[in-house]
Amino acid sequence: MAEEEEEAQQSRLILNNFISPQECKQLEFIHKSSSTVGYRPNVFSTTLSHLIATNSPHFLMPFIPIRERLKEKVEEFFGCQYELFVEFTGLISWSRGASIGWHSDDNRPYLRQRHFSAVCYLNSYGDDFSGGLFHFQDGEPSTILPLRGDAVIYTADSRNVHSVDEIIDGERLTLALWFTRDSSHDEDAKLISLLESSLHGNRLNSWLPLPASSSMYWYSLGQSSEDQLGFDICWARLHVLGFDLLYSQDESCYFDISELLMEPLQLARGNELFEQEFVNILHALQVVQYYCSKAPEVEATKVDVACSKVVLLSELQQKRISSLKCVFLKDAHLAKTVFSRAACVENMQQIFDWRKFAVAIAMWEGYASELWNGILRSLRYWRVQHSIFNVSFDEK
Ligand SMILES: O=C(O)CCC(=O)C(=O)O
Ligand SMILES: [Fe+2]
Repeated sequence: MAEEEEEAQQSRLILNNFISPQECKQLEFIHKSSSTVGYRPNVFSTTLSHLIATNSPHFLMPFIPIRERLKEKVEEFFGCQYELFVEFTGLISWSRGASIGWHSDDNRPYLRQRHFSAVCYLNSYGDDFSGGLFHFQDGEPSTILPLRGDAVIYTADSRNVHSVDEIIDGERLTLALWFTRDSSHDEDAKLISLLESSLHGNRLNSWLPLPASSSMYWYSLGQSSEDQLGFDICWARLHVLGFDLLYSQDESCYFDISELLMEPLQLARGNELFEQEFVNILHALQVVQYYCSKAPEVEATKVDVACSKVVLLSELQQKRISSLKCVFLKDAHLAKTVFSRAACVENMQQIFDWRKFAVAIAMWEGYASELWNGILRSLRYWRVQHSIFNVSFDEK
């Protein structure tokens, strides 16, 4: 084997089925209910600090074991046991038009601390998106087909110049991590301090999400101001799944109409209105994405109580729904092209049942409260160790 090729091979490793299908689904749920516009055009991202800032710190929990396993694997493969810190963890999805040309991951002065990279594929080429193949410029393997559960780890330096082909269709979802030897870039220390202030400030001990500034959710092809044609990401994700939003607050009360997104709302489908109120758009989106991610379990549950929570929309309510839709979904066609290939979309049109949806809400509450208790208990240990790790509470 040529020397260069050997060097390239030791600098990268493909891990098949590194992340279980359940873990992939859980991270997909988190991303689809929390993502903001990303760091480059047509890319959406969910960082751990953003989850904390939007009062969803408990969503860090599913990342912890994966992060830990991945760090151990990177340390073992590159022979640097106990030397590494996680520098960044984030979910990134790439929609139509997104791509990245040849680069190494440490190629900017402010990225020099990145020593190793890990990209985990949470959905699959072919099934969930087209385009988006990963290529290394030199050595083998030269092309990677992103498949759900697989991960690729590589040194972040010029031995691993790589690129991602343009996404043609669908939403390509990854979990990306960078590792460093430099403790001053340890993500854990920053996250622990953010968690402390967020959980300390949360007097109601509530796990209901709080949206960030509306500009963080505004998608437009030009990626700039809110006046441009585009859409609110949360609104669009609900729209492609067939939901409409009804706000009881009169929009004329607002100087800046985007403040409405912080207000309570109800969900509707066709001419039906679900009576339960959600505290804000993120709350509604979380519940809907949870329903999607748990569709098989929810479908299997028996509901024999008649659903009294649904009423018919009045004409006035229908008008209000349409007029707000024009504000937050200025380009509904674009929203469909960006998000409508989600696995759940077709299913939802055929089999939607509000009674099952009500079951999903109860399941979501149980899920969220369990994660919330988990983060409260874990934080005590993380604080002492100055490190985020999987605390096992099994043995009492
Ligand atoms: O998503 C991928 O396959 C790689 C992404 C990448 O190269 C980067 O974000 O630097
Ligand atoms: Fe990269």
